[in-house]
Amino acid sequence: MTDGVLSPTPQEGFRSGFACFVGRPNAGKSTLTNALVGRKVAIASSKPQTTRHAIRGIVHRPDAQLVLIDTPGLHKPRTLLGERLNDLVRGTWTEVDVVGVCLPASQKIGPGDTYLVGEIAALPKRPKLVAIATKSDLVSPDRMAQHLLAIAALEETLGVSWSSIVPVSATQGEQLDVLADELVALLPEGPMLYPDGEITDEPEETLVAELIREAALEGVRDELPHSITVQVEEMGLREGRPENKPLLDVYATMIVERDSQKGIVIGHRGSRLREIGAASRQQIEALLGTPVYLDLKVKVLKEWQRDAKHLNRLGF
Ligand SMILES: Nc1nc2c(ncn2[C@@H]2O[C@H](COP(=O)(O)OP(=O)(O)OP(=O)(O)O)[C@@H](O)[C@H]2O)c(=O)[nH]1
Repeated sequence: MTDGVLSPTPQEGFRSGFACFVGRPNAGKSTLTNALVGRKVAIASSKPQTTRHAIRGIVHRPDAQLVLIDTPGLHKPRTLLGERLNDLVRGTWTEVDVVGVCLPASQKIGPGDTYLVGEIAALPKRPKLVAIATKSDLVSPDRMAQHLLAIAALEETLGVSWSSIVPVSATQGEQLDVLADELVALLPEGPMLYPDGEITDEPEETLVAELIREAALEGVRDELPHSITVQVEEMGLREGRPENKPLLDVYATMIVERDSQKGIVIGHRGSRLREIGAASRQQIEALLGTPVYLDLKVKVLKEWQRDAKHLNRLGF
């Protein structure tokens, strides 16, 4: 198969379809998506609820194409943004072929997990379910055995049925193949959905905005993550450059809710802003393979998370 060309008649037995990972915040969904796809497409961070878009990663195999949709964690909505995120998650569950429920081995199954699995059990059109015991590298075999039993017990208490239960470590690359096999086995037979080699159908602007947001979240106080969003205003190759020395201009704005947050993001004499710029520029260059000129601004949009007009404009 050639790069970028859809095969009109895939081999017999070829499978294709959609899967998404769900789980409480910080369960390891984004990291798992990236590990399976083999490149950074969804942002992962140590702070909960950093994923906002249903970013897709695509796993290409000789026998299958698995399209992964990364959803935000389901949580008690406190703002209009929160409600919209929850709707997005539930909507995704009914559209995919398989849902992988991520249950981190490093934590006991708790009310957050049972709430989530209960919500899936209550869906009228229930997807096939695979339970994934994430972060297996963090626990002993004994603890893992306990965890797997607790996961199996959810079948009875919550009325779900696992197609399989798979322990994985996304960071150590353990059992990723096994998980991919299990997910692929649950897809219907069908043609390739995306050209070979494509890893995501998110526009580059969205990926760039996510990388900047990720850099902005590094080492800031806990209340800030929910308040930052990034917009790429303009992006394009600079004209008049020699062909072997391209430069990509990126004009982006970080949007926060309050003046005090603007101060945090900018830092003492602009030091934080410079750090964010340098870190995200490096990531964008790695993603797109071109040197980048990044113009990064900060803007306050008061209470944007609660304002329907702002949310619509920002694409939520
Ligand atoms: N040790 C270990 N850490 C992991 C593993 N997978 C993820 N993590 C860490 O767990 C944290 C959360 O991972 P994410 O992938 O961002 O989790 P998420 O479920 O996408 O989080 P939200 O976007 O908040 O819903 C990060 O610090 C990851 O590095 C793993 O297999 N092993």
